[in-house]
Amino acid sequence: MNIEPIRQRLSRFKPAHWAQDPVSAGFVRSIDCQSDVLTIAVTLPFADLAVAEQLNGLNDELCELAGAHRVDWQLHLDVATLAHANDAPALSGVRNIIAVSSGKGGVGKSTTAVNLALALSRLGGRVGLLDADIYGPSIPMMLGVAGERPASDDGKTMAPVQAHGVKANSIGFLVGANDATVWRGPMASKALEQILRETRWGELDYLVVDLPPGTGDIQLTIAQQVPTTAAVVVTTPQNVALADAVKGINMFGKVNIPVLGVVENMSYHQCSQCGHKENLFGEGGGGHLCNEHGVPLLGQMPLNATLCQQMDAGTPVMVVDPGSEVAGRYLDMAARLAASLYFSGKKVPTTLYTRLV
Ligand SMILES: Nc1ncnc2c1ncn2[C@@H]1O[C@H](COP(=O)(O)OP(=O)(O)OP(=O)(O)O)[C@@H](O)[C@H]1O
Repeated sequence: MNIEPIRQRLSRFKPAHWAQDPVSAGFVRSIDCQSDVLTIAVTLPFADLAVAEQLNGLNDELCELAGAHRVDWQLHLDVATLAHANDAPALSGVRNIIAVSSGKGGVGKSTTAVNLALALSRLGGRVGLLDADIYGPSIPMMLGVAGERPASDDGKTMAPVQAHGVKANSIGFLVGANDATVWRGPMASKALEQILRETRWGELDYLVVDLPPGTGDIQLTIAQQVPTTAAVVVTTPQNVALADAVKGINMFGKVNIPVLGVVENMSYHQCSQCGHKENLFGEGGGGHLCNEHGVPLLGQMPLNATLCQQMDAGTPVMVVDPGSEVAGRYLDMAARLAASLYFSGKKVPTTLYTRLV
């Protein structure tokens, strides 16, 4: 069979958030047609299994080109390891680390970190979530596992807590909620180093790290001691928050950690009764900030009472309502994040890189 027309059609397939089509990017492993079945094997180097739906949209056309009756997509993930941005030693088995930060407190950084981690997992990634927010470790509560503790059978390492398919560890599991907030910088970074390196993360494609809010020494130290691949900055649209988000972008710039994008949270309010949208905190702030500083706007999340209630109850929207519009926005954001991490990063051999300890 002449596979050239199939290759050509696939090379015109390019989801908006991909920088390349699957053929030129080398994602198409094989094309074969036997007994009227066109089999196409695709291996993606980033979490984006939602693309299956778009690929299925090509089926009729591809069947016609191949003279086949159906297409059998064999879609696999083998997430690439991208070089991390600092000299911190790699974590065994962990391919990529994404730091989630905010210049200001209370803008929804942890909410974003939790839902992005869950969305990356839903897109096929093996995901871990490290709560490094010493000022308010809220991830155990948000994941509904506040009563659990990481188990340690050897007294040296900890097994992370499993929640909704994600492996989590948090400063909040190990110390009382109010104890860590009074730590000075060196104590906080020592505790973090321990929790980062003594957790048995196993094989992870992405470890999402929820940093403490702010842009001071503690945040800078933590960002440097974690072998970070790239960062995301969360903000709300008010000018005061945006000004602090700029400080966040600059902080990562200082230590050469690429900022993959900005998430504008509580971007607008949508009335649950009539659907009317209102920009309570002004419009376009996140977009302007991104244009000015040359970073992508990863996504905008509405101010949504249900989202807040779900997080407070430990039942994140990505788990209890994965088909909702809000969950769809997190999935979009996660897909964009994973793709841009891959297309903008320097690929390094996974076997060499993540086996160093
Ligand atoms: N888009 C949203 N709509 C409604 N409520 C939200 C939204 N995002 C976050 N919240 C709520 O706002 C509160 C603060 O969110 P969160 O803890 O994620 O912020 P944070 O920036 O991590 O805070 P901190 O500075 O304490 O670490 C939580 O109660 C959360 O449920």
